[in-house]
Amino acid sequence: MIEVKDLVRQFKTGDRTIKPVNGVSFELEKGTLASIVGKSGSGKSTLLSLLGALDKPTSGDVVVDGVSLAGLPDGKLTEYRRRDIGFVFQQFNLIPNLSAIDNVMLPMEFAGMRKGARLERARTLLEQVQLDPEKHSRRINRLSGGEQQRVAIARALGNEPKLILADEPTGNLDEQTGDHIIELLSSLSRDHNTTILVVTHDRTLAQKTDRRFRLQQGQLTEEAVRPRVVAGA
Ligand SMILES: Nc1ncnc2c1ncn2[C@@H]1O[C@H](COP(=O)(O)OP(=O)(O)OP(=O)(O)O)[C@@H](O)[C@H]1O
Repeated sequence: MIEVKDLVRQFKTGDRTIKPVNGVSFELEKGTLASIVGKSGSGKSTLLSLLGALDKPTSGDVVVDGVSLAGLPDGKLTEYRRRDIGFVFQQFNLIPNLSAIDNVMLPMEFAGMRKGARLERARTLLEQVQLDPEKHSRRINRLSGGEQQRVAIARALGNEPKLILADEPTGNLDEQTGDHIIELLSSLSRDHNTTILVVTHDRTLAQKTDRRFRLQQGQLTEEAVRPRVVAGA
């Protein structure tokens, strides 16, 4: 469970101060697929960086399974980032000269997993994201955008993170490939019981998430969830 408590991040440039995140609070249950929409510059990436401990808040806290990030020293924050968070970014952040499978294995190596175990797990994950087996050994720069995004998702799942943070995961993809990625994220949140938070401009993607938030003037509001139709009611 992720609890975000009154998070504030301010930036000072010259004599101007802006607060793209200005008192954001929410909770996400395990296994939830959630989305955040908002205008360009509204603070979505800033919020993701705070949740992933890539940046520190001006005030407020993020509590992950009862552990407060505000109370952790830098070394423990690095550990949290490596072990508990999976990042899926638009530019993929994969290493172009390494094969798909080597990219997926890399974070597992950092986490100290043995080679045999790494290889087996990376194969399984690439199968789960449905990357053609003959492409597992292919270099990243010889894969399509959609295939690279699958590899990025497999890599993010490597250490069974508590939370996957995805910044515009469909941003560089055509509509059909984007739809596959949406389905994939949706089934992963169910099957792995992983909490996934997606930042997107893509309305189709946002519509398919369990919970939908909008970031506006530093504040997060939740869009009303359509009432569930109860059979026989
Ligand atoms: N390190 C920084 N120093 C100063 N200002 C910053 C810094 N990082 C972000 N900002 C500002 O904070 C605001 C929010 O930026 P952010 O990147 O979080 O927006 P976003 O919603 O992710 O935008 P986009 O949809 O265009 O990616 C912007 O006005 C940006 O210029």
